[in-house]
Amino acid sequence: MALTAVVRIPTRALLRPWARLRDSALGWMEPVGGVEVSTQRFGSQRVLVEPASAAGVAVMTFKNPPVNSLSLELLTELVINLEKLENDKTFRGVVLTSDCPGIFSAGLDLTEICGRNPAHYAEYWKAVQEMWLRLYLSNLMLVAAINGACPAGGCLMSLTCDYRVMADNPKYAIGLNETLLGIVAPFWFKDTLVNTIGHRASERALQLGLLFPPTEALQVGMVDRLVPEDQVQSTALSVLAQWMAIPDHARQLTKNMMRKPTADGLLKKRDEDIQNFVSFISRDSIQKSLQMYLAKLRQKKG
Ligand SMILES: CCCCCCCC/C=C\C/C=C/C(=O)SCCNC(=O)CCNC(=O)[C@H](O)C(C)(C)COP(=O)(O)OP(=O)(O)OC[C@H]1O[C@@H](n2cnc3c(N)ncnc32)[C@H](O)[C@@H]1OP(=O)(O)O
Repeated sequence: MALTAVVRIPTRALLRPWARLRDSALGWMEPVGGVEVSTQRFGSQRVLVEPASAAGVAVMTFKNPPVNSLSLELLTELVINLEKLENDKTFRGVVLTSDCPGIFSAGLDLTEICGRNPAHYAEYWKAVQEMWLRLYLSNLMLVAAINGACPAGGCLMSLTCDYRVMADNPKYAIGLNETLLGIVAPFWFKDTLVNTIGHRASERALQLGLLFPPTEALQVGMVDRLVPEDQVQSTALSVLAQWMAIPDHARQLTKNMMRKPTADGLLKKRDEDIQNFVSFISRDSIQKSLQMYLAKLRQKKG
């Protein structure tokens, strides 16, 4: 159902975005003359985008059951919806979360990198790169509301955000566990982790393919805050409200200064990275490892 209501917020708040928080804290919510803010819900089959009650904020929910694996379709829809939000200048912050109970995202869709042909691997890897580049360099404030398991590519996606709130449930774990599958986290996955938790902790985590339960993830700095499961999204929204108090231009330039050198590492050699991925993933030994891992996942139920 599309909501087409339009809320007006005062132009002064748009010119001084950090004033919005203060104004709304003072109880200012009356629609007055100014710039139109669309409250239209949009999205696609696997990605739902809903404006939050706070002006300038949207919640992007992934709904690719059963485990929100990052299929080619989900990656494509994610990038399209992110671009829509970025082009609509009324949005300043986005919460990323999941509609799959107990799972934020199971990471890359193993059926996309197992038993396919080189052209498919290349197309898929380009989409993975695109997702990372768009999220990592987004001008929007991104907060991950991690409401479930968050391995590998799911962890990478959350690491592109500016802040991570995770459900404090010991059943859930987060980390780059690629080595457990017999594969290697690419250098830009590694760089994203190093930028978040530092070199030594990353080296250990990557070599061992560690999946951290919430308390350990908080200790190592992989997530920023733990809250009860039913408060993950509301906490993410209140974190965004605090970040919104910072003038956009200063925050965006700072984010870019911190992240661009890392992103440039991939931007300078995207094609080479695709070729490396295709030749690595096409190896018989790697395909065997992936098949065994998938079979184990599937057997778990039987
Ligand atoms: C020399 C250098 C060259 C560089 C080359 C670079 C190469 C690097 C390549 C890639 C990097 C890879 C990144 C990744 O993200 S790989 C994916 C890693 N993901 C995981 O390990 C998670 C696997 N899944 C789980 O652990 C669990 O499913 C869970 C904890 C997420 C959820 O558990 P549960 O609720 O118990 O669900 P099930 O396990 O029963 O799963 C349900 C259903 O979903 C299927 N499934 C699970 N995960 C995936 C997945 N990632 N892709 C596809 N399908 C998945 C699972 O098989 C079940 O299917 P069903 O039996 O048919 O119902």
